[in-house]
Amino acid sequence: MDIQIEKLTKTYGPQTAVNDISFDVKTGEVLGFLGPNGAGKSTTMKMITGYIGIEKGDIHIGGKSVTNPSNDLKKHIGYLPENNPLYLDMPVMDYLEFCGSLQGIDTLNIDKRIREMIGVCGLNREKHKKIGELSKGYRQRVGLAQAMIHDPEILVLDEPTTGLDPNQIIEIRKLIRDLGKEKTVILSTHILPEVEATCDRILIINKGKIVANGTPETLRKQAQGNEVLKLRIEDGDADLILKSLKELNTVQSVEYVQQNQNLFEVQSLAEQTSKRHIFNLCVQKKWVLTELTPMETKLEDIFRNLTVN
Ligand SMILES: Nc1ncnc2c1ncn2[C@@H]1O[C@H](COP(=O)(O)OP(=O)(O)OP(=O)(O)O)[C@@H](O)[C@H]1O
Repeated sequence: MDIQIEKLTKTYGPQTAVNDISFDVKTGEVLGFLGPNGAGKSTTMKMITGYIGIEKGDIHIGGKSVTNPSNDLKKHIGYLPENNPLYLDMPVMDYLEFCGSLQGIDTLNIDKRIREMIGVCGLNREKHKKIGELSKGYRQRVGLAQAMIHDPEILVLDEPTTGLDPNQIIEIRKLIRDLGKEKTVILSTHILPEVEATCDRILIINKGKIVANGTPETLRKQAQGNEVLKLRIEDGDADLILKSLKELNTVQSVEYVQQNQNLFEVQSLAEQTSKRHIFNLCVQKKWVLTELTPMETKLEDIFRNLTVN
């Protein structure tokens, strides 16, 4: 089920939390929603899931507007809210049964779905405990299980891996990736490697506005600008190598990374690559090129550039 967000706006008193944003999410896509604290991620997710009303703009899910109550779209959506509200006095199994029945799962299937979710979310050892007795990570797993219990076509997950241990993080990321092959998934996170590991596309929001929208590679390319290469060239005098690299007609600048290690950083001119020229230079001078690494812009740097102001 595709989601289309059109000119969505939400204000709280004088503050505009979400400011005229538009984007699409397609079936079979995992969209990573990034942004600093207070950027408007949770507010957007709450509007998509119908948890809060829309003030301006519209959201279409499978072509139908969420503003029309007769469309009854909530059954297609699984939602893990940011603070993962749970009934602490209920045992895990009872809670999942309750959530399943609220979602309209029939009694024949409910036990099967609960067993599946207990397995998928690693809750087997804790399934008879009251939720209030569970550790933070296990509560998060219960929140994920309730979001998925009715096998929804759309999953909206607000910081799904918060509080999970490293093993479970890897399992949940894999699960999200697998689910994302068939479903529509939107997840918010502050963990940037998580976005790279899980998401097909990244949306960065800052102060209620979208400031970036694309695959990690596209965002890198946009931020990267000129080619930057890290080189180690051995069997030659460092100063002579530096001078010769500077003379290449594709090179804009050359700096030492570590002079005594013959390590250099070469920046090429716009739209140019220097790899072949560097290789040929080394052959001609009988120097040995032992390292040539393209330097990629880190997602952290892209995020900081777009959101620090
Ligand atoms: N119920 C509310 N009443 C007043 N202001 C609110 C309310 N909910 C959110 N806000 C404000 O709207 C802005 C966006 O909040 P939101 O929770 O959407 O941000 P977020 O991107 O999810 O942040 P975080 O990463 O910290 O969870 C914030 O400045 C917040 O204080």
